[in-house]
Amino acid sequence: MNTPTIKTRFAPSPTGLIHLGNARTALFNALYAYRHQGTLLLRIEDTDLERSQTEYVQQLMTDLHWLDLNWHEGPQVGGDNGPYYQSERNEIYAHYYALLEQQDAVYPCFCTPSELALARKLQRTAGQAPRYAGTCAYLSQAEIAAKLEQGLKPTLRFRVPRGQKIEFLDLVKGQQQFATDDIGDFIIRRADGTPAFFFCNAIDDALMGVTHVFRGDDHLTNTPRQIMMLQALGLTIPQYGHIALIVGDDGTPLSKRNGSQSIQELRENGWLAEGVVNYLARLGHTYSEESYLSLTELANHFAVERLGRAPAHFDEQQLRHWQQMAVLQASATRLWDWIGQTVAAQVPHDLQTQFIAAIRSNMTYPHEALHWAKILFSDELIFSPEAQTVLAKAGSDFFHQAIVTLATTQGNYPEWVKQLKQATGTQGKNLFMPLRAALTGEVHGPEMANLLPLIGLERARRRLQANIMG
Ligand SMILES: Nc1ncnc2c1ncn2[C@@H]1O[C@H](COP(=O)(O)OP(=O)(O)OP(=O)(O)O)[C@@H](O)[C@H]1O
Repeated sequence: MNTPTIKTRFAPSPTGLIHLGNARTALFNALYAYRHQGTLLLRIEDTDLERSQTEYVQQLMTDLHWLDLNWHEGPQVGGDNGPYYQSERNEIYAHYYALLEQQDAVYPCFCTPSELALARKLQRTAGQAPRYAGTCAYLSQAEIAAKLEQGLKPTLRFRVPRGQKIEFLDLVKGQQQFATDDIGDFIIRRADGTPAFFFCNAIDDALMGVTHVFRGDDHLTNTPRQIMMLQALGLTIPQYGHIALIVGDDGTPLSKRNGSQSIQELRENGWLAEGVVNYLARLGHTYSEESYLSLTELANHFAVERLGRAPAHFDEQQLRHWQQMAVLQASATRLWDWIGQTVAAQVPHDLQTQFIAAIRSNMTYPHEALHWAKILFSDELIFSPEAQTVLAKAGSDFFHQAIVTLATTQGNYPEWVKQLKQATGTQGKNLFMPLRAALTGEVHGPEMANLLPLIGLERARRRLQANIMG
């Protein structure tokens, strides 16, 4: 028997800029699809007409491409199951509403938002879980006609069968069971005619042939509702995996609504996509490989059994760690692309490769490259307070000897410090620090042996000379 090709999907609502939580959902769906040579589908859930914006659609696609999460089916690439924007699928939805109406699985509900709010309040006061009381569940055809006649706009509710259990095996959380008696009849079409999330999300997964849905566990309680609808329509139910949400410092889940740091912001602040992806892949999924992995390697080692159930905390320190790993891994071309033109313009062309090699392990953000380019290639040097202290302590004679030995050793750094040590009798910190401070203005930084050739002998001599008094 042929196993059906695996198809996963990312189905964001374009109601804000995507954040790390959304991106991780996209990543896990991508990794699973890539791992199994399956299909990753992108669907835009733009049914919330008030909050959805075209610019968010464009931006989320830019963000996904930036993360190198490329989909095989969906906007920009097409496919056999479009349209991939839910706002363009109303005719399809109408067909399925009609099928549900034919089976009396749905009914129009004329309750107003304020009536519903009051009912919920009363239920809560009585210590009951708020759910739709079924007020409109058994209106006669005549009653419905009369209300429509008055111009009332009903929602459409799914009639939840009573006394049943909905069970499914969640790929992450294991066996799940929900009693239908705990679920109120729910809205599948809003009063303005737009489809509700439960409905179009489930219908589209089935119609688009999605086999696996990895999503945040904020959707777990939606799943029994979606399963009931798909069952009523005889549509195929995908396998679901609900992953614990990523929470921020305040303990609340990252969300578009609470201004969580967006992927766009991360990019603009100099984070590297490869680092972000390595970090996210390990947030809610364990890898035995602790080193940096390419996207292909991340996919090859991705396994459903390794998805965790505990909430994942966003930890900027960890993100920084993976950023450093990514910087160490990146090709020089990739790094130049990231560092940008301003820095490239400061670094002489023939020294660009050496420059990257020298500063790579001391650089986490692109602005650090600019910092080192200025130190190495401009005539003006700014001295940190620590450097000033070190320089004052070293004294003029030290720098005098440093100039003499620099000339005799001609840029051979180990030989230079050896000769200077002999000439001055200084060693250890007292030998290395004044050189670093005089040549870079700082007391920390990349290996001096790699910096000296970039500074050049003439500039180095001038910098040493500047510390000789009188
Ligand atoms: N904090 C989070 N951690 C992990 N996944 C998340 C988080 N927030 C949302 N997701 C997941 O991202 C996917 C896309 O969700 P959606 O576009 O509805 O974003 P959202 O951030 O939940 O939006 P909103 O803030 O409008 O509720 C869903 O699978 C959702 O479960």
